[in-house]
Amino acid sequence: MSNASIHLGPNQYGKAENRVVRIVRDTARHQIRDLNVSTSLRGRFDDAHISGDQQDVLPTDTQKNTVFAYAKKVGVASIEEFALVLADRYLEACPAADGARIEVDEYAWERIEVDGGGHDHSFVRSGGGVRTTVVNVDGRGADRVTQVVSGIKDLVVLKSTGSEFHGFLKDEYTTLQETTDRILATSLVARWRYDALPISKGEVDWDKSYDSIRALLLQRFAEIHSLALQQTLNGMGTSVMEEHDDVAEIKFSAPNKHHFLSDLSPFGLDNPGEVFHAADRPYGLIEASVVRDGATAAGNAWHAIPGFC
Ligand SMILES: O=c1[nH]c(=O)c2[nH]c(=O)[nH]c2[nH]1
Repeated sequence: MSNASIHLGPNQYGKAENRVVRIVRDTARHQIRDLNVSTSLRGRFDDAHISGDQQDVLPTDTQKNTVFAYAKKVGVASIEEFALVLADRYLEACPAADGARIEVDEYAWERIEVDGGGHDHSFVRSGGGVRTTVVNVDGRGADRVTQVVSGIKDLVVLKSTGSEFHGFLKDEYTTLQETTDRILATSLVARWRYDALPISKGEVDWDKSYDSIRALLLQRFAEIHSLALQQTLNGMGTSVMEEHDDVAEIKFSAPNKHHFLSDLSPFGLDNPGEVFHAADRPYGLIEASVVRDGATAAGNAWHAIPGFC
C-alpha cells in the first residue's frame, strides 16, 4: 500500500517538569521561588521525524539547561515573566522553531513563624493551591503573537452550608434526593487568559493580578449562596471578569467532591448535617467558562491544556 495519503501531523518537543528552585540570598533574609517548568518547541521539524536529520533540533537537554541558567541569569520576577523570557530565548536559539510553549507551576512557601516573626531562611510549604501559567508564542518579529493563560489548581475549598441542589430533571433512574442544605466542596482548577493587548504593552502586574484573582475566587465561593456548582462557577467567573479588564476569559474545571450524609439511624442517632462520608469517586465534574464579548481571539492560547471544555 502506498503512503501517499499519510503524512506527519502536528508535533512539538521539549523538556517536561524541570524542577527548579531559585533562592535569592543577596541579604540574610532569603527568598524562594519553587517551580516546575515544562518547555516545548514547534515548527519546521519534519526532517527530525522523517529522515532522522537532527540539525534543526535544539535538544531537550539544552532546553533544560537554559531553564536553570536563566533562573540564575535573569531570576524569577514572576512565573509569567520567566516563561516569556524563556520563550524569547528558545525562538532566538532555534531558527526552525516558529512557536514555543512554556508552562510553569509554582509551589508557594511561607516563612516559618519564630518568636512572632517570619524566619529568614526556613520555610513551610503553603497549601491553598498551585499557581500556574502557560505562555504560548507564535511567529517572529512584527507577526509574533503572545498568549498568557495563568491560573490556579488544587485549590481545595469547602462550605458546610449555603449550598442547595433541587429542581433537577428526574427520570426512572433518578434516586438523588433534593436538598436545601448540603456540603459543597471542590478541588478547583481555574485558568484565565489575559487579553493580548495589555500583554504586548507590558501592562500586566502578574503577581498583583494573581493575588487579586485568587482572593476574589475564594471570596465569591464563600459569599455565593449556591444553587449548584455550575451557578457558583459562573458567579466566580463573572466577578473576575468584572474586576479585571485585562482578562479575556476564565475557565473552570471543578470536581464536585460529594459528601454524603451518614445514616446513623441503625444506632438510634439522628444526623442533622453533622456526620458525612467524604466519597472520593465517582465525582461530578463541572466545567464552565465565562468570556468577554469582543476580547482578542484565543489563537493558540489553550493549546495542550487538558481538562477544559
Ligand atoms: O452542583 C451540582 N451540579 C450537578 O449537576 C449535580 N448533579 C448531581 O448529582 N449533584 C449535582 N450538584
